[in-house]
Amino acid sequence: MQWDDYDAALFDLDGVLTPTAEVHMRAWERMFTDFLTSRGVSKPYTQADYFAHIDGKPRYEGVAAMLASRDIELPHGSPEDSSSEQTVCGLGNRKNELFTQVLRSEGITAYAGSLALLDHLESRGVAMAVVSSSKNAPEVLAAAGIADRFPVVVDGAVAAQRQLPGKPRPDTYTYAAEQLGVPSSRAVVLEDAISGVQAGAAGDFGLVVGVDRGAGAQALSDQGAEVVVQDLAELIGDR
Ligand SMILES: O=P(O)(O)OC[C@H]1O[C@@H](O)[C@H](O)[C@@H](O)[C@@H]1O
Repeated sequence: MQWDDYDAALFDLDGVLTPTAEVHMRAWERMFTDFLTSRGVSKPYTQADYFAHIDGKPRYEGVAAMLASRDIELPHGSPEDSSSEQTVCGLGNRKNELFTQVLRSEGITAYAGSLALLDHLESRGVAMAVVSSSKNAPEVLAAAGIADRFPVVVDGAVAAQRQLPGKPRPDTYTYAAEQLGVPSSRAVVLEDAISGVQAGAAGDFGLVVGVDRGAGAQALSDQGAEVVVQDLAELIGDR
């Protein structure tokens, strides 16, 4: 990988820097399995549902896409809804309780290969930002001990506050490049989710890297990843 061609790296968080995509996946599975069972829906929730409908999207957009896949209509509700409410927001909030329980009890360690790439880019003076749909991103970064490596973090809360549309739209990535003062064409997007690769491909970024943590190398390149790796350490190069 020739980093000479780029001035910034824009990292997705869950599944790219930390193995938290797994934690999200497990929390979604528990919530949706209980919900679909309680409604007597015959087609159960599977991991394929996560990758197709939820992965990488903002919380309530993931819920809405998953419900649509089963032709279930619920009121949207509001983010203040309790986690027992049968609304899009209520279901999302239930999943979030499960996610934060696991994060707080088990903690999280960043991928070793990702830390190695961060060290490499830091030594080269490449600017770095985190671009995550998750409102939990600051807590995950702190738990992994890597918060101070990123001067710019565009998370779900920043996107909501600035009214930036979430992934698969490119706006959160574009905003992060702007905040770093780097033209998009000199920035690399690194993503493990189909919706995130689509976001990178929809902008005019210098390069979109897919990180295959389960979405599938072919699917990631079909959606616009120009390079696909299994581990970020593969991107450490001389130049
Ligand atoms: O509910 P949160 O933590 O705000 O984040 C929503 C999404 O954040 C993304 O980063 C994850 O890839 C998704 O799996 C998750 O559903």
